[in-house]
Amino acid sequence: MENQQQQRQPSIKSRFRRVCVFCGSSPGKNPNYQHAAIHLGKQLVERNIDLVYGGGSIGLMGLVSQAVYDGGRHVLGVIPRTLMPREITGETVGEVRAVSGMHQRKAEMARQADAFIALPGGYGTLEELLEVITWAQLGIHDKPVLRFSSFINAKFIFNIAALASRLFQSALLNNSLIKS
Ligand SMILES: CC(C)=CCNc1ncnc2c1ncn2[C@@H]1O[C@H](COP(=O)(O)O)[C@@H](O)[C@H]1O
Repeated sequence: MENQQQQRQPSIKSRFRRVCVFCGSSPGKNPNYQHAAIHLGKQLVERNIDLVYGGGSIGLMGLVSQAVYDGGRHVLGVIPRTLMPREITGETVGEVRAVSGMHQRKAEMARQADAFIALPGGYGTLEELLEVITWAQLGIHDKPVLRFSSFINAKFIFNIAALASRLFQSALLNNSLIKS
């Protein structure tokens, strides 16, 4: 893995060392979301940025973490002990940090990250994203939160609710969620 890292010269320098990615534990029906997760992972690698995320190999979480791991960057999965069994979250790549619960997980992910990025996801993603935005508003941290253009609007709320309830309709989605 070290070799891969040595051979790959980063083309873009970033001031961020480790970014936290929030994203769906399911892949969604729109393949653009899966492409976006892999693309984001590769972009982090290109910029020499490590990943912290919720652990596990399921859904978009699995795709982004695998892409970062395959590119030779460090992957830290922070996962509550209750979610650790493989049948729940799948095989985790990289380093796994077990924590006592969901609150501890969010606090640890936030502590480890220099910035946050949210990809499409369900209720969990929305909850994590809104929390770090709220913490920024309150001055608890001053780390950048990357919101995709029109990411949070009525349509987004509807879309994630639909995804979570497995009524995901790709026709309802638009590319503004994964561009810019
Ligand atoms: C028991 C069960 C259904 C587990 C699913 N397996 C999971 N394993 C790890 N993290 C998860 C899981 N489900 C949700 N999360 C957390 O919630 C976010 C995704 O939730 P969602 O799919 O958007 O809503 C992730 O960023 C992760 O931090």
